[in-house]
Amino acid sequence: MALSVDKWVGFGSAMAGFGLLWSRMPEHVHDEARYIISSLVPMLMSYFNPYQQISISELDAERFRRNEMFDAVSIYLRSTCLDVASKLKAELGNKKDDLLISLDDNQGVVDNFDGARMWWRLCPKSSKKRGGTIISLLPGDSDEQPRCYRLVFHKRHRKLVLDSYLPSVIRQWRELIAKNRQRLLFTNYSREGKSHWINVPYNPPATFDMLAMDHSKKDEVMEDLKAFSKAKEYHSKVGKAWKRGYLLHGPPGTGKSTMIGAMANLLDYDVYDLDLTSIKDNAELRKLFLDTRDKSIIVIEEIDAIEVELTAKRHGKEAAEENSDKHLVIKLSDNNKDNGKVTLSGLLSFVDGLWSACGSERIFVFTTNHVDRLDPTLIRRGRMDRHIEMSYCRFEAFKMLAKSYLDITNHSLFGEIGQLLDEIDTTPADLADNLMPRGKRRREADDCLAGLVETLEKNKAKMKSAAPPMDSMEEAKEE
Ligand SMILES: Nc1ncnc2c1ncn2[C@@H]1O[C@H](COP(=O)(O)OP(=O)(O)OP(=O)(O)O)[C@@H](O)[C@H]1O
Repeated sequence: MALSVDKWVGFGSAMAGFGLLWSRMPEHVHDEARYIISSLVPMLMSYFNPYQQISISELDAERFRRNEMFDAVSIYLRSTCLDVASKLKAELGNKKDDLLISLDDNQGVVDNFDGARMWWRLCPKSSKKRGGTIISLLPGDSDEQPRCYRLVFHKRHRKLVLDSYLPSVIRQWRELIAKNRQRLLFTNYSREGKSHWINVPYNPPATFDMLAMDHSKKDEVMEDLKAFSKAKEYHSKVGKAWKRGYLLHGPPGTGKSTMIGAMANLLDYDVYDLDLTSIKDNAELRKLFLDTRDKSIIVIEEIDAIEVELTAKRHGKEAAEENSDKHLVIKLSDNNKDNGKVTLSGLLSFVDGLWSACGSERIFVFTTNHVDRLDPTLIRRGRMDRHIEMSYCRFEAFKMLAKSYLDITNHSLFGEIGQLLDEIDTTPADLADNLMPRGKRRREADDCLAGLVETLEKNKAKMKSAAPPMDSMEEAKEE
């Protein structure tokens, strides 16, 4: 619509009058007017703008954990609209030679859903800092805005987007990850004072079938694990977080790590191998925990290597009487004094405090060679629901090893071996070592078992010569 000359002249005079009025106004009125104009402009713009926008950031609002919706969109776009994009990125995925193509920064694509057009764009990381220095007291806050997807659509499709389109993105993402799931092994590392997880594909060879241990104990563990994985409703009914704790204890080489692999195989869970020595403090421990996925086993190996130091924090005698509050510190035994800032209470809240209820279907596994050295608080029932003793190999467990390694269920030397295993404590790791093929040639069962008998006889002789003679023991007892 073109304006007539008269109207332009009128508009010009009105603007000149407004300019004169503005110059005569006191300064504080200017500020207020500026404030009103600056708040009105976006409102007016959004009123006239027929489009709406939704941002999906890579990290959640507190920058504490990854926003899964971002992953959902990445995977959805990868599977539906990459054909039309000109700028793409290529990476190697977790599966061998699996090429992952995704949108490059600032690349936009269009998707159609029920006749509505959706414009997607991947916005790169950007700096929040403009001008002066910002000092933030919020945990995890930084000057960097994380990457985000921006979805733009017409206002009239708002209901369609919120009620159907985005839920369908989530649904397709869940279906795809269920189909292409690759089990992962995570471990934590520290960079610039912050802890992160890194992962590798995880396909442990161990299964419960090949695990040499008491049959009934093994069946019990398997039943327990299967029941746990199906107990979602039970946990919500009784108001318990859906998690379970296992303490695996026993001498080195009795199969504690092997059992973790077998658990992961049985349940198809990821494994998080938590290295406490590289964690700065409890807040970092919590952050790592929040970054773990559901359906996972969180492992702390050799927890006995963590020396639990109990120091009563007392301010004078009276305070001690009034306040029996104890300050527990886990001092990590790597002699690096600057590291050990994770406290026992931090670890306990990780395992079964308030924070442990975030997420579900998680199994905590602690392993130790010295169960007697652990603080009872850490492993009490309810926290570590099952204590499983992995013990030396006796005849029954040996038969399982012979089946896995030599494919035999009986042999003329079995009787002798069984007797020797009753007399000397031998770990499954030692036995497995004797049953392994040497060199290129696969050894016959006869050779292997004869060699094993020889080794066990030698160990028996060594054990006898190391033990004090009976007479001196009797004397010592009498004294
Ligand atoms: N119970 C078992 N059944 C089958 N194989 C076993 C068993 N225990 C040990 N082995 C064999 O011994 C090797 C070492 O065992 P593993 O690392 O699981 O023992 P561990 O108890 O975790 O030892 P450590 O306390 O030193 O970490 C395994 O790779 C496996 O081949």
